[in-house]
Amino acid sequence: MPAHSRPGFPKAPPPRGPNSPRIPSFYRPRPSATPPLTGPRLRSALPARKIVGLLSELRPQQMFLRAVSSGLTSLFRTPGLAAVTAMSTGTFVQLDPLNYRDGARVEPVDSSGTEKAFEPATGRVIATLQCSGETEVHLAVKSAKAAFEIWRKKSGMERGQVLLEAARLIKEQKDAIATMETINNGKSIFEARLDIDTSWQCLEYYAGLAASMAGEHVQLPNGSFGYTRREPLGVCVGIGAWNYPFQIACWKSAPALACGNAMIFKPSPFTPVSALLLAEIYTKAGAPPGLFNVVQGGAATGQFLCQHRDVAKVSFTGSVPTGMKIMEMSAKGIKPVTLELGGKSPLIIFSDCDLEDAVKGALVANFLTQGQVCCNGTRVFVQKEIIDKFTKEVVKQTQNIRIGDPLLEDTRMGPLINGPHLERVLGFIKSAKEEGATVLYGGEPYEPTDPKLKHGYYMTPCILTNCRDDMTCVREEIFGPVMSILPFKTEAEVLERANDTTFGLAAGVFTRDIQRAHRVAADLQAGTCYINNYNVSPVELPFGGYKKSGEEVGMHKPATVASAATPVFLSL
Ligand SMILES: NC(=O)c1ccc[n+]([C@@H]2O[C@H](COP(=O)([O-])OP(=O)(O)OC[C@H]3O[C@@H](n4cnc5c(N)ncnc54)[C@H](O)[C@@H]3O)[C@@H](O)[C@H]2O)c1
Ligand SMILES: O=CCc1c[nH]cn1
Repeated sequence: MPAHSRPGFPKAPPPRGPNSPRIPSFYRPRPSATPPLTGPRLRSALPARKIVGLLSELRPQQMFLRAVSSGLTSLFRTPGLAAVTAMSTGTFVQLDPLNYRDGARVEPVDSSGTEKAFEPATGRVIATLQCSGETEVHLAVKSAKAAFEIWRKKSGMERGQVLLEAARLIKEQKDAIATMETINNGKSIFEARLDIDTSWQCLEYYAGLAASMAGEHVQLPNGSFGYTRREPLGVCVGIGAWNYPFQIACWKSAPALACGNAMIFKPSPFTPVSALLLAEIYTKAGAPPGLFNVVQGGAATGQFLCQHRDVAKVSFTGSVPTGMKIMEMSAKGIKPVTLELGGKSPLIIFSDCDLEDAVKGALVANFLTQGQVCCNGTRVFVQKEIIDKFTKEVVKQTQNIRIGDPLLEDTRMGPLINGPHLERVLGFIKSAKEEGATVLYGGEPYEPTDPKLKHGYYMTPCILTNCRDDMTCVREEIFGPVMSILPFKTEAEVLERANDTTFGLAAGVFTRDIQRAHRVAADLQAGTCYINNYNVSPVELPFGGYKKSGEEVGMHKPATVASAATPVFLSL
């Protein structure tokens, strides 16, 4: 009987089978008496017992939130974060230190400059962060090394218990964390809540794996035997992008911690706030102080981290140009690196599709998080027979997407991350027009009627037609709400065009022909291929890329998500 179905067994993550596809590469398979064996074999076992008693060791949380609009200063504590959920757009200011070291928020001891973080909905500054200098980075590494010495000696089961408790705390504080994410990132609260769900699911998943990661026993001649051990690497660095701040921090830390490593996480300077909530949660869940440290800053801080001699691995999410620099720095230190980079993914819509679903799929593939999603399917190839019908419907639905205050329940599109990025996206639309594309809808700056949103970074979602494969808007990652529609005739033709890119993060196919769906998915050079859906990222599946979209260990493990559900619908 599987452990989780035993009577009286606490609610636990689902068991994972052997050769689970997301076995993280935060482990060093270490040969003992025999040469290393390849191909990890994991048995499923669940660290499902809840930790009772860890809560008594909690440090008091300190989070100062000032309600600017009312002129009042209030002090709230993070447990429950009740005050945050009650906040409205235009009221939040972060006054607490934004670094986290040895289990507490700290100001960095040295700084390489300051950065301002904004509330994209209003254009207000919500935090000014000190970019950590070399000494602060060194202190963070030192603290993480000390925590690693404690953590690496724990059993997988013990590590899983801490992760499970952290997952429970995230779930408990979901609305508050989502509110914070919306305030700092601009994505709608509707989406932010989905992100927080995938975040705690990620921790639960790795909690489930932690106890079952084991080496191998190898029988040798004449009664001899050898065995391999799986050992953590040490202090790992996570560097994140701004589009999924909390989720990325979880995606990076959960596998690292499950395997026995410590992590120093550097969020994007645009979204410094929510990683601190995760740090506090890990501490509260029983992680030793220093196990998950946060340092703030931009490129310089990132470089100090990557170049530190005591950092064993770098896991990076961000753009291709930065990914190249990270790989170069890591190569110099002979450090393993995981790169999760950008994309320009194709979405292929065959004439036999369920048109209603395909339209929803195209919306979700292009306009989630204001189009600022790495795996978005922005090259929408539509078979000629249905292109007019599809285009008409997709425009109609796009017009219905509610843009505005991201904290309102019925908003589906908030602002872009900041002013320069909005200008960059509008620049792509301008050059698309110059190159001969037609703007069928949107692509303009947008000013919501609410006066407090006047200085926010809003634009209308954009649909381009008359596009050619060689146009800039079709070749380059725009990272904004811009869909390019491209006609095609045959399967062979569209496959060739879809794969004609330097990226390879994701792809999608809409068709009722099941054989074609899997044939096309297999031939698409993409880390993930969605069938009759888009932008669902189950934690059980790998999330990697072909070509410049980045890769884990130099081999392809493409995932196909054949979804039985209909795509999330963005228009109301
Ligand atoms: N594949 C994925 O899973 C995934 C997920 C989210 C975002 N992305 C990609 O991220 C990009 C957008 O994010 P971004 O604008 O934050 O990317 P970015 O490359 O500008 O920055 C990413 C992070 O790297 C840091 N950084 C910048 N220069 C550095 C340097 N020289 N050394 C060390 N660190 C440095 C930044 O401060 C930030 O924390 C898009 O291309 C998007 O597709 C990919
Ligand atoms: O930007 C991409 C990160 C992602 C994709 N799906 C969920 N998160």
